[in-house]
Amino acid sequence: MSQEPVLRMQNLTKRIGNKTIVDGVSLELYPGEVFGFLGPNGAGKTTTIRMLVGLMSISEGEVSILGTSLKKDFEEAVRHVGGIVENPELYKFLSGYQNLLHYARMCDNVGPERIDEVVKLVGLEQRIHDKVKTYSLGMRQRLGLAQALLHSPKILILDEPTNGLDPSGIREIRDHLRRLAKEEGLAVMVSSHLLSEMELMCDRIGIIQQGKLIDVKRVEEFVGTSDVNDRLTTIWTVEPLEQALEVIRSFTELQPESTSRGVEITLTREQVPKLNTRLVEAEVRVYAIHSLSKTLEDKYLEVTGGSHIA
Ligand SMILES: Nc1ncnc2c1ncn2[C@@H]1O[C@H](COP(=O)(O)OP(=O)(O)OP(=O)(O)O)[C@@H](O)[C@H]1O
Repeated sequence: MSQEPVLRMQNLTKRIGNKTIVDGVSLELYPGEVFGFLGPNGAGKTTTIRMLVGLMSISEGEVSILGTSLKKDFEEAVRHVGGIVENPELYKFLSGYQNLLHYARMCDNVGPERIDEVVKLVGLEQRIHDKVKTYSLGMRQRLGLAQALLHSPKILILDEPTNGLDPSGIREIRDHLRRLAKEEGLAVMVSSHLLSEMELMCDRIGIIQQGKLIDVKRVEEFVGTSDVNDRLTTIWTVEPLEQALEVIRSFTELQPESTSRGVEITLTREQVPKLNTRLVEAEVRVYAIHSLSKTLEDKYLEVTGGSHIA
């Protein structure tokens, strides 16, 4: 990437007693990207994030935010960071707006216009004057997000932002985070162990295990197959079925499996159009061919050697 990173970690390390909890993590985050920090329980995600937002001291290494070292000029560096690390502290008997007003007083130069702006950014216009106790968990998370955005940070760091949300709440947060990155140019870092979530939300993913960052890739590199010799699981919607199975058996030694979704067969990429031609020549009607790419979960288990996901 050609842009300057918003956040740079170099050899970030945390030791507590004789235990190394975060072990030499180096990583850069760029404007406009959603970065997923993925790892099993106890891998060191929260500890890393706590160091990044200044809730915990750094044992070794450097963190700089927009070029300012967190160690050397903490105030200036964290000015650009918005974070939700624990559950957002909200006053439930006040309205969403009153909560934001309260936090705005603690920031420099945050006036009513900025409050209106962040309310819009998280889509809470309709309910902002209702009491927080009437909000769904998803709306509370969005209010927490609005609070974290008040001082116009350049980077948002969120620890497990979708934890405890139902599918529609997860979707709301995901859509808002993606919009903040794409439209407002924020760098967004989220930690999670919800793999399917990360796949939909993030541009890049870093896997952390036992305190070490063991892999960083773009999501499509994690899930995609590109080599013609890569094997794909393909699902064929074909009629008539018996005739199709006969053609497939004569084409490959691997046994096709007839499932409710269609005929499932593992092929190399190159074989897919060839089999299609054979089927069409045999006057089998081919309605659809789907390929099931490896899920992020498969890849994750491959990379971590089968470490369990929470
Ligand atoms: N203050 C502390 N003192 C001693 N050990 C700690 C402390 N804080 C965290 N740890 C240990 O460090 C390891 C990493 O914890 P951390 O909370 O960063 O993991 P995590 O990746 O966020 O896990 P989870 O998904 O469970 O939240 C764990 O083994 C934890 O027990």
